[in-house]
Amino acid sequence: MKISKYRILGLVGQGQFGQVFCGCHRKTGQIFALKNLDRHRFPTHKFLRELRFLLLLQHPNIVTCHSLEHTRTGRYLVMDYCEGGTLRQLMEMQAAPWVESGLKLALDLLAGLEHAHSRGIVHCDIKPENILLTAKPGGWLARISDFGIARLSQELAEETGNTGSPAYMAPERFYGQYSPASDLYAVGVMLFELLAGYRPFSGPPGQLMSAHLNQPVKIPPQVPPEFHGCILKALQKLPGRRFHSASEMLAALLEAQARWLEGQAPREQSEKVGFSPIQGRLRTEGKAEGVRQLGTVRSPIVGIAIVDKQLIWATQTTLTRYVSRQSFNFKAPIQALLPYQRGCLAVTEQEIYDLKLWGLEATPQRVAQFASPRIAAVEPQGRWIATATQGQPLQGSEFQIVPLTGSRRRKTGLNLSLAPRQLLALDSRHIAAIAAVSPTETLIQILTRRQTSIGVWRLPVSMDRAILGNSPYQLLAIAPHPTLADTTELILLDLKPFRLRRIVLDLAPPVCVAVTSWGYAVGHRSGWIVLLDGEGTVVGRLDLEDFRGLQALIPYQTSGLIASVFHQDRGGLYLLDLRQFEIDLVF
Ligand SMILES: Nc1ncnc2c1ncn2[C@@H]1O[C@H](COP(=O)(O)OP(=O)(O)OP(=O)(O)O)[C@@H](O)[C@H]1O
Repeated sequence: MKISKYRILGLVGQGQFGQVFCGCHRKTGQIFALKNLDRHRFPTHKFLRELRFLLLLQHPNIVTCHSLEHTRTGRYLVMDYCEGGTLRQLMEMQAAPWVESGLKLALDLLAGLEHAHSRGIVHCDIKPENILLTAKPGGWLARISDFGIARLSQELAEETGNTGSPAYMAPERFYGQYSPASDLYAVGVMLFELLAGYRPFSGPPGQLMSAHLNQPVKIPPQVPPEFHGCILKALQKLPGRRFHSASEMLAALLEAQARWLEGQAPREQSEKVGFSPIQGRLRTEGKAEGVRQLGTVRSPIVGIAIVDKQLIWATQTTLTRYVSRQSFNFKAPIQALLPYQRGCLAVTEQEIYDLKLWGLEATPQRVAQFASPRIAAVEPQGRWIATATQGQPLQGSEFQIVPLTGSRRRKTGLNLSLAPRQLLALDSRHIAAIAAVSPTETLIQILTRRQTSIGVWRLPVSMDRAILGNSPYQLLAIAPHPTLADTTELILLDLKPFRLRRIVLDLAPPVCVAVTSWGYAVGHRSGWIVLLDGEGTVVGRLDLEDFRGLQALIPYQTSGLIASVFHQDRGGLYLLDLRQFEIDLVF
């Protein structure tokens, strides 16, 4: 049998009926979901019959199925890949009800259902696990997945007596009946859950069945009254009393949304961005104790690094070591400090210096020099640097690997069609080149150490500044929010498998980020520090008087952060111990 057309980037999930992989088309570099359905449970004839239905459904709010792929390792359905994961995962990240964005997703869902129902196809298993998310500027597009598969599994369930997901099942489904109205009931349960933060009925399956059949729905006060009518109509026990179609429910929901929006102006910022009350309660939590001390640095610190347990910092053109206070002046401004496992590089527009042996030698060692301005990234062990010429995105760029160890011979560069804004070395063999196509679109090209391109991904998000995340093949990018002023969006992008998360913070750009062993610390010049775990969930906020004028943050051991602060012409470096909530002035 032939080799697969897709290079597997990783396992994304395991459903009841098989595994789902993220795969990249070997020729085009486009990303797809490959769903491997168990051959015994889904014999090929049934599978092909369902494929007919799946191929019929072409709508922006439905996960499109492209083909069936037979390889040595199995039989896969090739589908659109949804990089945002499932609605369930999004709901779990959201600490509080999020009316506006939740509603948009419900409206997407109804548009997709209208398309399917009008073609006589009922989903039968609408639930947040089956709603997938695709990124679009400023938010998500909800897409229904598992059409056809849900129908097939329904048939299997009837054979085995094991029915779907009782929390979202309409009363008639418990008697084996279903119609488009059963899908609308499930949307009603989800709408309730999106707005209330929990489901209308809970408990073990038997209890759930009895609740769906007999228990009246009680809507809590946090659900805006404009939506009560829609929810109650969708959750009617008798299918005939519910909305007659998805489009009727969509129209009712749009009308309720318009009434709700009218009563909203001016809205609270926390409501606007879907923030939790904890995030909205500003400036009272975790106020660190400590005497306000002023540092002695006279110009802003642009970078901090720890090399061989030695703290080093860069002000405009000067590099200083903490212990010896030894300084070195460059001819041009320092653009970045690039740490690697046992050392660090200092990058100016046309030169790169290695700081590893600085201390034994009087000056840092120059390791590369270029004829024109370049951006650079260093391999994690410091074996090579990846560089690209700087320029306007459309001017293109020359990409080149410069070896730092062994033979120093450079290969002729590779021409890239877009000039990257940034390069990041992902591991000892791969580099991500990040280019801005437009203010809301980013291109990520994956290149190898051998100077070949292995894939190009276009994302509808802005990635102003990207850094390597705290797990392998993870990038964290920082950008202003495309629609909300005074708001910063963090994009957490996993490359293997491909997964995008967006975290909206009520901090005006610019912010600085430290990648720690436990997650991320995001700092703002107002003195705020927001702590996130590795998944991007906010776990704490600190308001630090001493950090007014915060400019850069780096991690220090497991629970410390070193911050550079520049305020009213005086700057300093501070050490913040997150366990003790103590701040020390370092310099
Ligand atoms: N098209 C897709 N794009 C991206 N991720 C997907 C896609 N389809 C599925 N996944 C991921 O794979 C996981 C498993 O999906 P799958 O549809 O097999 O099972 P499920 O919907 O979670 O459960 P069930 O088997 O009960 O339907 C999902 O949770 C989702 O994270």
